[in-house]
Amino acid sequence: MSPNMPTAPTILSDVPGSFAWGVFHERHPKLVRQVLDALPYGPAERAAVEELLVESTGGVLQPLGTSAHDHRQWREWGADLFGKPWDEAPFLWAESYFYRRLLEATGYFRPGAWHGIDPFAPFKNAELAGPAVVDELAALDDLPSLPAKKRSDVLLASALWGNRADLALRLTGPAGDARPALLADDSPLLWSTLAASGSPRVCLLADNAGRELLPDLVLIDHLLTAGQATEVALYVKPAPYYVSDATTADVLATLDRLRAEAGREAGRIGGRLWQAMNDGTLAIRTHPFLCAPLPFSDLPADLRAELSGAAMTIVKGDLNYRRLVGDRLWAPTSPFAERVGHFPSPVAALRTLKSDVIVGLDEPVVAGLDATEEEWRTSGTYGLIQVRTGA
Ligand SMILES: O=P(O)(O)OC[C@@]1(O)O[C@H](CO)[C@@H](O)[C@@H]1O
Repeated sequence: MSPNMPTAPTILSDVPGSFAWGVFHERHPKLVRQVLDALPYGPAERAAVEELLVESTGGVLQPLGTSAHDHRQWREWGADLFGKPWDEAPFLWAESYFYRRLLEATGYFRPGAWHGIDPFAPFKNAELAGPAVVDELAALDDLPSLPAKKRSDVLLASALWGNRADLALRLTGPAGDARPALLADDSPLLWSTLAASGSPRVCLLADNAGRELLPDLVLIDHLLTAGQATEVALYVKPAPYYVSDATTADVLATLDRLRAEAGREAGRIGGRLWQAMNDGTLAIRTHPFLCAPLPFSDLPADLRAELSGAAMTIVKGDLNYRRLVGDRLWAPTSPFAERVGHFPSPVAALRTLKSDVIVGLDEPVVAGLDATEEEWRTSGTYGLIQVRTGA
């Protein structure tokens, strides 16, 4: 960050009772129990997972072993941090490292029986096979009868509220499917920017699999078929992350789920997406930086170059928002466009609020929310669509 950039305190997880503290001390213990219940890991994996929980809730940060393929990369990312208590590291850094270490503990990257086994797959699979998805697929039958503008708005809203379907949030947060109330809605700017662009290439940085990825894919199909995008790049995580984050395997499972609805709109959408992947108008992409513990202001040159050609990059979800604006306690009225000035393309954040970070709100909105008893920043009840145009 340039020395002249305004800044704000980095969020740590060292304050008992804070949201970040609760992630380590309440959410992670529940997650660990669920992971160990969902797959029949052996004694070595179980012990390593339990040790990680103890280390991350009261111990010091231990580096990855030298046999880990990315240990040098993490040594670099955590040069000043290893050997310090977990709660002295930035929350974003420590939480990201927790997920990397969970994969280490379960043997995801090691040669052996658990190599490549997603520890969160049982939860993701259950969601994709569940009744809510059945209803959501059936609802797609109404899409063709909607006027084009209405269809665009409905599908954008679905992609936004799909972000509530977050398996991590459900570990401690409220259940329920009510649509979030929008605290900021720059969607007209999103549509006008795409319309003004000659042959728009759109990038979408995905967040969760299942009930979030499904509406994301339906939105992508709509952008392509309505000519609002001529090409889409869908960025997914290179490895399981933050419980439900989407990987390529999750995209394929979701495509299968759509295509299984033969003779219905869902099936047709799945077929068009498949064809779009075949002819290259839809590309699934990934990059190691998507699982890095760093803000997007530190994008590596190759990823920055890929995104810089986009007419719009749609950034989904809470974690991506934290990385986009910086995981700091900004003034909530701090302008969104300033916070994301570093991003290499026009950018649209679609996010339900599930952590303390927030920027770009109007003062009366903040005052109104602060006057309530609600945990409005973290409850997942509120959403936003914030856009910055111009690169
Ligand atoms: O990125 P997502 O799926 O919208 O949310 C991720 C999340 O559940 O994980 C973090 C806490 O564990 C928070 O950033 C947020 O609450």
